Amino acid sequence: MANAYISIEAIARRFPAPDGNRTTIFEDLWFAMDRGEFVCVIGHSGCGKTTVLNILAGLDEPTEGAVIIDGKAIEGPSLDRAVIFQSHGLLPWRTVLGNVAYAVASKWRDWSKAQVEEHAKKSIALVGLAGAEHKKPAELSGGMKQRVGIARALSIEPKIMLMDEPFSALDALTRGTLQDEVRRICRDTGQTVFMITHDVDEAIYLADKIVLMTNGPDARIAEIVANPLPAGRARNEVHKHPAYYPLRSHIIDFLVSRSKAFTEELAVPGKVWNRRAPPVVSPGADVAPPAAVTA
Ligand SMILES: Nc1ncnc2c1ncn2[C@@H]1O[C@H](COP(=O)(O)OP(=O)(O)OP(=O)(O)O)[C@@H](O)[C@H]1O
Repeated sequence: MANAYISIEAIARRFPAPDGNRTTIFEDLWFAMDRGEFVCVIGHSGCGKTTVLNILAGLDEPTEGAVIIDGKAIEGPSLDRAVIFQSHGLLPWRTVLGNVAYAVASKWRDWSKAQVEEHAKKSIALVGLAGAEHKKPAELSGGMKQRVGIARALSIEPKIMLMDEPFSALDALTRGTLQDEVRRICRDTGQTVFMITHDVDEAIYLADKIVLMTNGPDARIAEIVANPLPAGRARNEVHKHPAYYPLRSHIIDFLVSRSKAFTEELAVPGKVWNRRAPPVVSPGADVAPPAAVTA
């Protein structure tokens, strides 16, 4: 996958099975991402999404294959890659500022306390938490805690953001606001993002590409959906775009029936499946958008 910023090359992950053999979660998985691309991964529970994310984060190692980032194979975690999980994982005894400053100080070890705090405050302001710097996590709502987690991730100025269902524990209103903020920040800062979600509308709103994974074990990338919606899409315009419903139906149909049927399709004798180049589709791309929602 020449010239890709992130190149997942033939990775496999196998775990010991109770019968003494090994279960293959996935194998020979290939995927490439460009710099600045926002990718969402969708697939049923257990297909291996978090395992792929952990490998990208350097928190887990593939049993086979490699992940190359900017020309170098991953060897463990790096401050170039920030991870945001569903649960924020804040240090409860530290304030908002203390939590973010801790990350800043671990990246820029020679900075003075004043420099660290000034930088941390900028990230806190970016996620709309200016004024809450001295609160402890217990004094914050779930949405505010998740904002602190995002501020902490952004504060180290990562090249890549890895997000595992970052908004799934939030109420719909807070989730929408945070999606808007993450989208704005990622576009402004040119972040490369790999995000796992179970929320089809979230993927449609945020992603440039949506990776559809089949059910595990031996999950594979069934399709890569190139989002046909304009890059400058606005939340309240997305559902008015003529490509929205074809796109949404395609993904839901995959989740409801095709992800399972896929295994049977692949079992058909003579069926050839190129794991290295899964089909790229763009449902609804052929429908002309009305002038009002064109980017
Ligand atoms: N350390 C481990 N040992 C054994 N099996 C594991 C281990 N980690 C993950 N698995 C198995 O690998 C499979 C994929 O897990 P993973 O968490 O990556 O799935 P997922 O697609 O992210 O699921 P979900 O959507 O529920 O978070 C699951 O069957 C899980 O039980």
